[in-house]
Amino acid sequence: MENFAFYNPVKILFGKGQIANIGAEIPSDAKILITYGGGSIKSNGVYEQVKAALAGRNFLEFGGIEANPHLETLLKAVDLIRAEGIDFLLAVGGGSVVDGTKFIAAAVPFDGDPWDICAKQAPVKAAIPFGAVLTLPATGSEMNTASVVTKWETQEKLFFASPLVFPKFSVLDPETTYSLPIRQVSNGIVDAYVHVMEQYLTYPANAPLQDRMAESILKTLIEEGPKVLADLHNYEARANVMWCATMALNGLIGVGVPQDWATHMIGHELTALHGIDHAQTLAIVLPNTLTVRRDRKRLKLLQYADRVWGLVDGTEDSRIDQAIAKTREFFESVGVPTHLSDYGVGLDVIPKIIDRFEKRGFVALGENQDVTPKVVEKILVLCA
Ligand SMILES: NC(=O)c1ccc[n+]([C@@H]2O[C@H](COP(=O)([O-])OP(=O)(O)OC[C@H]3O[C@@H](n4cnc5c(N)ncnc54)[C@H](O)[C@@H]3O)[C@@H](O)[C@H]2O)c1
Repeated sequence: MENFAFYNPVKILFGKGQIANIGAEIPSDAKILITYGGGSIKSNGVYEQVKAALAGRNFLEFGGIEANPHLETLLKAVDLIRAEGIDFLLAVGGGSVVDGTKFIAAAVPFDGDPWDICAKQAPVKAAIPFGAVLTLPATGSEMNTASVVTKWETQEKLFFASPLVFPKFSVLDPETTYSLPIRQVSNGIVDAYVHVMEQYLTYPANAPLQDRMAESILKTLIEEGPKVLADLHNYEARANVMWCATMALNGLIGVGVPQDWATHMIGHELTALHGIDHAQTLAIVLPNTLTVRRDRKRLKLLQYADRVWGLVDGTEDSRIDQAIAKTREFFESVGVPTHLSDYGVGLDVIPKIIDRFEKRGFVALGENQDVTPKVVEKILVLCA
């Protein structure tokens, strides 16, 4: 196992009715800005619960944060916060609202062009404190330091991470997810699954505990995901998927082990260029990342085949083939298509992505830093 430091201070309030308890988590004299997205919180009762929990408190609202939050919108919130002297943010929504709020929190005290936080990885030295009420289990953003922001003007989707943007608390009430469109439920299952794979499906690092935690999350998603889709008001299944998504990317399973993330980096370009949902891009790319990099990932692919899919018969190569096929089938079975053609995108996207990577000076991705632009090309050709 590699050395590591693990720190995660996010307080989780899990379960039905927990929104009522947020008042106690926010300083009583805070001037609060509630941030949210397209307005689903106003039709599913979440907004009313938040307002009731903050009764008598000093708060303003900022709505309209898009899926794949746009820099241009977030900067409007930054102006509002500076003008109004806001000192606490409350993100109410999915990963995009939470990510966007993290960016806003870091941008308000930032000296210079806030886009540099993502584009130049400029250090974040301060951030406004914030909490989250999560309405879409998928990203893990509610319990991690990462944020992904899209600059609409240039169609760039870039990330930053800082311990200063850990939420102070996050509410995970599975009932808030009942109103999700099925596509987003499916996306959430796949997103959480691929987050685990990015941290697990690399090479052995003598970290059996992390491996077994990762395998447990994968198996739980395989069992519970379809239950949610079969009965959209199955509270227990919703709760299990929600907790899986948080545990998939709160840092715990990734400590002391190599991590990949090539699938995510390629996927971000597909979203930026073609607007394909984040999880859909992962479903397209991951099976092919595993295929192209099967030699470097061989030992973990065999472990994954055995422990997650129960594949123990046949040659090593056939078990690996089957494990990759099972992964693809699982994504398809929960309703997320796995080919670029399913989204009307052709292979002409490949040179654009390679060109972007090269212009950004990226040399190689992946746990061995050997996913060069040439390897990315091989992966994308298989995505057709
Ligand atoms: N910070 C991280 O660690 C991390 C990890 C993975 C992905 N991301 C990023 O997160 C973003 C995706 O977030 P997401 O998958 O949570 O989706 P999202 O937040 O973009 O939401 C998707 C859609 O669902 C709607 N929605 C959300 N909750 C709802 C509810 N309860 N009822 C009805 N509609 C609802 C939203 O309004 C939106 O239209 C992407 O930009 C992705 O790159 C971040």
